[in-house]
Amino acid sequence: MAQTRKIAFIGAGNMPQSIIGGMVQGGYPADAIYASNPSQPSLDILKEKHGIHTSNDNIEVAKAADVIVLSVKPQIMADACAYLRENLPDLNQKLVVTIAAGIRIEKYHQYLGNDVSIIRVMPNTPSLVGEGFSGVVADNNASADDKNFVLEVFNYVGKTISITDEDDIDVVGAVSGSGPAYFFEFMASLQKAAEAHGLSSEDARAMVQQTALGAAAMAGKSELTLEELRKQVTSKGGSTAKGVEVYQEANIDQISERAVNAAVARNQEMAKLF
Ligand SMILES: NC(=O)C1=CN([C@@H]2O[C@H](COP(=O)(O)OP(=O)(O)OC[C@H]3O[C@@H](n4cnc5c(N)ncnc54)[C@H](OP(=O)(O)O)[C@@H]3O)[C@@H](O)[C@H]2O)C=CC1
Ligand SMILES: O=C(O)[C@@H]1CCC=N1
Repeated sequence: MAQTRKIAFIGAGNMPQSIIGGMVQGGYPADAIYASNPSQPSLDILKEKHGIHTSNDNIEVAKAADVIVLSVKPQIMADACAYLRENLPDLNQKLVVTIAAGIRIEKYHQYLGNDVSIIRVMPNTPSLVGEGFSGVVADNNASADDKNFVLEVFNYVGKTISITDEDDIDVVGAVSGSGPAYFFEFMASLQKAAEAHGLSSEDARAMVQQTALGAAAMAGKSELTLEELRKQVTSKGGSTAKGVEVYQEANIDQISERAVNAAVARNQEMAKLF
């Protein structure tokens, strides 16, 4: 059980919705969680579903909290930070966590002050169902206790890794941060292929998602490499070999490498832009 500190999410979009949902389901006290957002619908969902404190005023929730989680899009991070800095003279007494892609710790020090403690987290949306994956990197102001607290919070919603080289966060973002989208894309394509053979959309989806879940669960429990697990399914002269051949001919390794490179490059670009 993590220490309970009051946590305020600035921005209540898709990613914080997943994190907050997972935290409350995992037992983090709803009364210690705050969220602010300009529009009301996402706040209403959080209040009704999870019973947390909500507000349209970033400063109101930030004042109430010990930990501020910056959860806005990178494009508006500078403005959101400027507003906090102007209105919270004791910002250096709080811990600032950011889940934004790209923007580097150095930039947050420019936006918020060199004496503010910053921890960057790169989470993903399966946090909502307790199956998230997050990478965590801290600046030199944050204490070991601060970093442990953040790791514990994100352990409520899945698995975590501690990172020391900030550059690696861009890779975490490009693989596990964006990864659910890659898997959904692949799963949707398999579903369409099954439907093209006459299966109902319902059956095709159930089949694909249970197969993905089963494969991930097996990989998680096995000592074998992913390649060895793949070979267990691929009987010599059988049907899987024919299917796998199609992916290999399309050079699936190269496709994944290009996808990850493109996402890493965008993270690096956002670091310069915002
Ligand atoms: N989605 C994902 O899978 C992941 C996202 N992230 C990071 O999480 C962050 C949030 O992403 P995501 O939740 O997907 O984005 P969304 O677009 O879903 O949400 C952004 C939210 O920010 C709100 N907002 C806009 N301006 C302000 C402001 N000035 N103060 C407070 N809130 C504001 C918006 O409110 P309104 O709608 O009213 O404008 C909206 O609810 C991003 O920085 C992203 O890089 C990281 C890992 C994974
Ligand atoms: O697309 C994005 O920029 C964010 C970061 C990782 C997942 N979503």
